[in-house]
Amino acid sequence: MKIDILTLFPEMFTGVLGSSILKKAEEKEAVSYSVENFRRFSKNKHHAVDDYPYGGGAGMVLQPQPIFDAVSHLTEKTDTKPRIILLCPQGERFDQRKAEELAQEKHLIFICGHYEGYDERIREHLVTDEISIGDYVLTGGELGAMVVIDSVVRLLPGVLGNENSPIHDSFSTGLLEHPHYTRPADFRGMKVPDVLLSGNHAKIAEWRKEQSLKRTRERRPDLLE
Ligand SMILES: C[S@@+](CC[C@H](N)C(=O)[O-])C[C@H]1O[C@@H](n2cnc3c(N)ncnc32)[C@H](O)[C@@H]1O
Repeated sequence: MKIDILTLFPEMFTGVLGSSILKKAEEKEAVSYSVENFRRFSKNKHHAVDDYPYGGGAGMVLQPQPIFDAVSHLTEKTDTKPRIILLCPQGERFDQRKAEELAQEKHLIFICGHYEGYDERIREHLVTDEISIGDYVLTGGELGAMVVIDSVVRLLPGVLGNENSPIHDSFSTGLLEHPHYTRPADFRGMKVPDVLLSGNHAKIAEWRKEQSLKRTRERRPDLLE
């Protein structure tokens, strides 16, 4: 998978893309990242990318020209049809189903906004998806893009390895995952459930399924509906 990120703050991505699973995924050639400052596509002599809103009001609005040209630059040499994703609080609420859907794609382009928002023509004529990471307002789309990229890349084949397969994770099964325990079996009087020490794999699987259902019922009954 190829992931292109358009942002005014490329340095924000250095730590996240260069660490942990996202870094390993690139080393395994499951993904390649490019982070581009779309200011470099501005045709304005001061390299401005924003302007005052027509009709007045607070805040600056990102202009269409630098973003349209940056996307053309990313797509002109490829024959893949990328998903062009705009991060915005008014978009479709992101979830595991959407991560699974995006993980099937070959090429994703993320557009990170800032300031008051985007010129509406970007939404209407350029993007294929508008994604919100939740009902709150962030300063910019960068953190949203990182959240989406992390959840998509860990689903790519070979990235997590078999024993860490994401198929058992919360939401992938439609339920929350069961509780986990590790050594010691008795920590300051707090004991690991006997069944997990029993060695009886059928019983362990049954216990995990029950716990998973119980957790989901208690914490996220909406998932059972
Ligand atoms: C300050 S916000 C603009 C909010 C806009 N004025 C509104 O009310 O819808 C600036 C940028 O942050 C990003 N952003 C803010 N909240 C977000 C969210 N919940 N999910 C994804 N991106 C978000 C978007 O890229 C947005 O253009």
